[in-house]
Amino acid sequence: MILCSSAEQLTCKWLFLLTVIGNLFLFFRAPLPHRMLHNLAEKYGDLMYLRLGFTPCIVVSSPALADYIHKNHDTEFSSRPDGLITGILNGDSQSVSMAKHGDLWKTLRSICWQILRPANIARYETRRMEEINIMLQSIQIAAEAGETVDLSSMLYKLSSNSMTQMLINRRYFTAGGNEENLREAVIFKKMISERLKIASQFAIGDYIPYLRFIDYLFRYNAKAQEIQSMTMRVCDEIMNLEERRRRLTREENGDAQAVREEDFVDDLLSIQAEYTADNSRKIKLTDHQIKLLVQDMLVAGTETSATTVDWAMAELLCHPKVLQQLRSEIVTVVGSRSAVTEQDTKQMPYLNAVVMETLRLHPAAPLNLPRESKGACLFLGRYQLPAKTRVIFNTHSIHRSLEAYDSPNAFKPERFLGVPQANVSGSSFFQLSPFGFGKRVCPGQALGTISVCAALANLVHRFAWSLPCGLPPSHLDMIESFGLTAPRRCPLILLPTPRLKV
Ligand code: HEM
Repeated sequence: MILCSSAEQLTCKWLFLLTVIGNLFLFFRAPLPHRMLHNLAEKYGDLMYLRLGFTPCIVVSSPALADYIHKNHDTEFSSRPDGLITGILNGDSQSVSMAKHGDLWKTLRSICWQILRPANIARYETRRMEEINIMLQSIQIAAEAGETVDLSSMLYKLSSNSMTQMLINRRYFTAGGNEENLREAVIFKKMISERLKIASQFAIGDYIPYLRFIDYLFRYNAKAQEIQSMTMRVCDEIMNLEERRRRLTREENGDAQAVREEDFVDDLLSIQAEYTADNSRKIKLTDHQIKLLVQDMLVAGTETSATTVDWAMAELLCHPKVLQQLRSEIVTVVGSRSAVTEQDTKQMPYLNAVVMETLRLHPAAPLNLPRESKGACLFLGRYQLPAKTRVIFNTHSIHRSLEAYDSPNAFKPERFLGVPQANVSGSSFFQLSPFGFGKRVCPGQALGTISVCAALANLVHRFAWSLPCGLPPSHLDMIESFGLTAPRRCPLILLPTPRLKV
């Protein structure tokens, strides 16, 4: 194992000679790699150097170091590493989330900001609220019948339906709709589950290129290719870009019969038309890139938000006083109304603090997304890091910094009272960076936060919650699992009781 007990030891050359795959074995044995790295950081310091096979890697575990990197190496460390499976699943790393730092990524990224800017997401508030209402109605039915609900699964469906409603003006996770929609729903869900399966495979050749043949023996490349082709076919069928383009042109020409879908894909087609007309732009927006952008937003925006609300509900059950205080705040703002709107949540500082504290203790991406250095660079003024050094930001550790927080393992929303949401923008206040930071910071932060706040406030306002069979909250399993995100490892099965007359 190659570790430094302090930054001073980073260049201990002899350590490089230690076994090639030793550090990788650490990960094989660790179902929760962020916790394993956190334990190592407590022993060896907030900067560690590992060799993952042939890949040099640094692990950053403190807000101070994150701050240092942001100020001194943001551009250098803003690239993403190559990966056999992730590369294929992201259209040869052409998607915004996996593209290397460069002109293509900058263009896609600015398009993402345009789509996800607060003014644009506000246009879709009604659709998001509709989805919350549908969820509340099914909980109400269960509550009146005295039945439990699988809240984790409901939150996943809510998040997924909200995203597809905004992206492609469709919902796939409830019964109903016409025949065509049902068929679409089946292929859509199959595509999502197949992607999740292949994305969780570990390709050893990414770290030890001589062993790439093992990945080929397992046919990871072929399977990923099949699934990516299927994704693109599904996108073709569902989005029907040609038909939409025709409709948009007719609408521009004053045809009142041509009704827009009013969704992100239509927004993207308008941007595409603008880019095509602008001769000064070297990079245009292709249909393929539109599909990858939709794919990216769907993958990045669904599980992250659902997982966060799930954790918040679990923490609130374990902390009844916090739950009570939150409820009082909601009642103060909404009065006798049963629905809490997104606008209402903006007047709820305690709700904001609860969400921030949840994101601190349970960041949806505890190891952030992988980054790598573009070229060789001098780190901390002393250490020469080679090009393509993997940079792991251990958000789980950063959020438990003893310098930044008293009792860092305790759930105490009060610590964030008075801290505005804007602070979590990834350019200051690194002790809380659930959305990553710097140039690569999550562009969906505003949408993610408002969706989480609205879902949580409504769940708390409308129902009282308890564990089934009168079990005390101490029975709740508060350990996460590790995958694309870090949800609780057991589904949240709860008994709702209606609080309001609706
Ligand atoms: C609670 C909700 C969310 C959390 C906790 C979250 C977290 C993150 C994190 C940690 C990253 C990596 C940033 C980095 O490398 O420094 C990221 C990237 C990204 N997120 Fe989010 N996210 C959330 C919601 C969303 C939503 C709703 C969308 C869009 C609909 C979205 C779209 C993206 C995209 C496109 C990237 C890649 C950015 C790039 O590589 O340039 N996220 N997110």
